[in-house]
Amino acid sequence: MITCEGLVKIYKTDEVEVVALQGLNLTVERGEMMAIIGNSGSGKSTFMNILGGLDRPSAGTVRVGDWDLLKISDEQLVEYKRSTVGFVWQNNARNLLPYLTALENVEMPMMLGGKLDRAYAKQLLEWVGLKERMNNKLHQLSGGEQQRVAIAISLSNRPKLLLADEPTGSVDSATSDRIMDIFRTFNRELGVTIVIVTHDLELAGKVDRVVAIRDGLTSTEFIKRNPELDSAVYNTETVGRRTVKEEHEAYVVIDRAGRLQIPKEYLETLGIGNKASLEFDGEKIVIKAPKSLEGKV
Ligand SMILES: Nc1ncnc2c1ncn2[C@@H]1O[C@H](COP(=O)(O)OP(=O)(O)OP(=O)(O)O)[C@@H](O)[C@H]1O
Repeated sequence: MITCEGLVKIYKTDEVEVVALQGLNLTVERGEMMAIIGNSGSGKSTFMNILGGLDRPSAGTVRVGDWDLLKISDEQLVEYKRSTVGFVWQNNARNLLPYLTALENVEMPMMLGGKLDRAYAKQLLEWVGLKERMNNKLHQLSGGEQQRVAIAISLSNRPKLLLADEPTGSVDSATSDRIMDIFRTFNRELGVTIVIVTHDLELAGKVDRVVAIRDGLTSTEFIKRNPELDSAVYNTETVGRRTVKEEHEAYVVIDRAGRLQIPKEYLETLGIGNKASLEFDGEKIVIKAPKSLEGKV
């Protein structure tokens, strides 16, 4: 569904250039539900904005389905945003129309797209747990319920890719679990590919794969140990919330040129600067401080 190779994004402001993405590589399969984590400033939102067609890449390859987002024209970009991607942002509910019902709010983008499908609109509201409230006006719903209407709207035009940037940023843990379960329902029922940006490692335990971005590059991947196991089953009072570390296996990402990112704390502990000694014993590769430094750290 998504292929990125050597994706670069440079922001130019007056005299300063900021390299937000430094050659990011990432592939997301059709029907996958995955998360992106990373520190503030690591380039997560930049990446999501590029995938969503809100920002243009500077160089590299980025393909979503049949679309090449580096070469796409402005007219095609409008069509791409309308037909291929759906968005869930933290404050999505702000864009809803308060004097319309929940159902009318979900139907509105369908009407604008010329494809009203009431049965599907009702189905979406049922999936987000608002079956009984769909004929209530927006102002009669709580903030959390309004947010769920906004989540239903994100799929109203049947996008193939759903992008969620910190969708659970300002809610309590029970609500964020619920939102993740809604995403899982969408994913299972509609086969929609879902990419979620989050700071919350516990939430990341609810997805199949987590990719960590550091300094505008993918650094580590966590892949679910048992993808058949729906993590929702763990979400009970007795077992509690499981974390990405318990449920996923960690892998370091190696790019096509064979480069990998080694965590800074490992390098500091071993006193490795810009050179290391590399040994291959036929089974494993050992990275050590340069021979001249051995024993000095
Ligand atoms: N429009 C812009 N103009 C200039 N620099 C920008 C712009 N947008 C982002 N940047 C810079 O690009 C880098 C990556 O920012 P980005 O917002 O993608 O990070 P992030 O990982 O989403 O951070 P956060 O978790 O804090 O939202 C940062 O150094 C940021 O200052």
